Amino acid sequence: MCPADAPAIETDGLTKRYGETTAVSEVTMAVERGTVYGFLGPNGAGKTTTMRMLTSLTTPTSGTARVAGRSIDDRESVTPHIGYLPEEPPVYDELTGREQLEYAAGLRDVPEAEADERIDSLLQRFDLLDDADKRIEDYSKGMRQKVGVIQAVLHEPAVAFLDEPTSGLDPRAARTMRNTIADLADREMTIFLSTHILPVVDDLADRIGVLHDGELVAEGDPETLTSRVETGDARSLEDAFLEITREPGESREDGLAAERPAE
Ligand SMILES: Nc1ncnc2c1ncn2[C@@H]1O[C@H](COP(=O)(O)OP(=O)(O)OP(=O)(O)O)[C@@H](O)[C@H]1O
Repeated sequence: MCPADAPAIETDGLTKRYGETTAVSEVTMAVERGTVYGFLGPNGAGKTTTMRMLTSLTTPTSGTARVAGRSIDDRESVTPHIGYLPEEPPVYDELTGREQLEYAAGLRDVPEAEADERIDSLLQRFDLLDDADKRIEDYSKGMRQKVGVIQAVLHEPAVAFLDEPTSGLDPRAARTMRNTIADLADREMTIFLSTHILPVVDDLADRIGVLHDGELVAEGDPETLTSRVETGDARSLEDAFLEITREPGESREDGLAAERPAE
């Protein structure tokens, strides 16, 4: 668990460069415990790179970060306290859903009886119990996604990093996912939620950070961010996002280039 007074996530000047490309530039942020932090940004903004640094999967070029009170440089110390759902859920096709989850619980030292109970309860919640003993190679994209999410939170980490958790889910499953995220946050888990589906963030996030070209260009609660834009009656998080991440020369209305080159 986190030391009592430490934020769940704190970064200072976190930077990652790949050759000439600066994927993440001087990101400084703090995420309070038990909150949902919506992490937004256009394609290529640096969200995945940031999450890979915070989960100790890649090392920063410069800057520091602590997650659950531990330095991300100390992979062994930080890993037990975090869960990560990357864009492609890391699952083994040859295992059944249940075997995959038992394997994940074993890696995280969850006692067997406790693991079995949690696995059953989460499989049931995500309507996957009837398919739990089929091999993952026969699962749909949404079913794989459900297994990926369950394994990210099964060991009840202090901080869960979820990259597009509703990807591939049907509307009912997407709602279950939203309710599950809210329940986990109620139980003091911190959720770092990256998604392009803005209503999900609007619905769940206590605070939002917007990354653009690797820089954290805006932060605030959904209401504050939304009220930053003056676009008449129809103010929404989407309006705010488009405004904050607007490139020079883009029109306000649709995010498309205002002046197109002659055909
Ligand atoms: N391993 C890598 N080697 C070189 N460049 C990389 C690497 N990983 C990411 N980048 C570059 O870093 C930048 C940020 O990429 P990143 O995947 O973090 O963005 P993202 O915000 O997650 O995008 P998306 O919303 O499309 O998933 C991009 O310019 C990308 O090309």
